[in-house]
Amino acid sequence: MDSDPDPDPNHPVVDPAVTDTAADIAAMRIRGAAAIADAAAAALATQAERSKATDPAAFERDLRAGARELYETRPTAVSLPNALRYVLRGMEGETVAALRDSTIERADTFRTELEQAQSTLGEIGSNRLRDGDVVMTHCHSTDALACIEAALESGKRIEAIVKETRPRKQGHIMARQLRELGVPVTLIVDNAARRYLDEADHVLVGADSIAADGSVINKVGTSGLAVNARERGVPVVVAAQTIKLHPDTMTGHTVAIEMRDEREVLSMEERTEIEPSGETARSAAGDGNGDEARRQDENGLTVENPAFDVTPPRHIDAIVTEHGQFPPESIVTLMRELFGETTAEPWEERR
Ligand SMILES: O=C(COP(=O)(O)O)[C@H](O)[C@H](O)COP(=O)(O)O
Repeated sequence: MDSDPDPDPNHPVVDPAVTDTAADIAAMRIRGAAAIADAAAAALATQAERSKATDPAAFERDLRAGARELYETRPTAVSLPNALRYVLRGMEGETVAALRDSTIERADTFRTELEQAQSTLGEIGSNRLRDGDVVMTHCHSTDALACIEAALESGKRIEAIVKETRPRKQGHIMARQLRELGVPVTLIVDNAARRYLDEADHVLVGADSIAADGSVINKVGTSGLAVNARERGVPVVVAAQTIKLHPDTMTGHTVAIEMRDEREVLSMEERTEIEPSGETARSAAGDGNGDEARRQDENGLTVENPAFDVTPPRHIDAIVTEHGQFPPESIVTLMRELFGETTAEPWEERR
């Protein structure tokens, strides 16, 4: 049997646990902006713990490579690069042991603060909810749930109208977790939202990214819901820890919207029913915008499956963070305070 070739000493080694976490995020076995950030920080801690690097430069190279692998999984939730940036910035020391300890400690701090931020945010958000209020939700958001949970803990009765959230039905996860809290839930299909807004006192959603102008990027369907809610006079509240603030947007960058596989919307079988003579199914996933698939399929059947959309600040009443609640237009001030003006990717920095 051939023996393994000597590993290239300049080639970074990514721990299989990091690769597994990256695969779980890409396949949405780990999903939701807060959970993704938490899992990414935990993966970097594991990478630090298990790295076999014998010199500091190799250790840093391994960590950066792991971070890059995690970063490339899903493009929209900024909590992911924010988490990676935070952990890598805490990687300090002149020896492998010191680098290892500081990275693990930084990842632990990040995870603890993430949990703390969510509970503080929940307290703040719960103050908006009154006894007997009905909340309409979209997708599954742990930040939104934290507000409801804190309201329940303070003795308020809350009911929920939960949008199913096609195509992946994250509304079912929301409904299950609300029921675990004892909240009466009415589950509706997405198309029924406008009708049921008459019975809602608040729309309460989470966020994957918040841009400097106060736009909220969240599960596709949020923007339509917000427009309808505004028309009906139902306040729209976004529950989002500051890890969801997108610092790059301060310098005019826009947030990439993930385009997912068409089979989440239409099975191969359904495609054939629509177009029996048809082209083979094409996937818009992977290239970030699906342009290639669109062009190739110009005369055939195209399925678009954006995972997120952008709600402009004028349709949002408040963004609730662990630092208080803000009108969306003023969120840039908080963003500057927390992130400064620099947004370089940590794995591009040379120390
Ligand atoms: O849009 C989604 C999840 O989308 P997906 O299911 O595609 O990951 C959630 O509303 C935000 O991530 C906020 O979640 P949380 O408040 O838990 O961070």
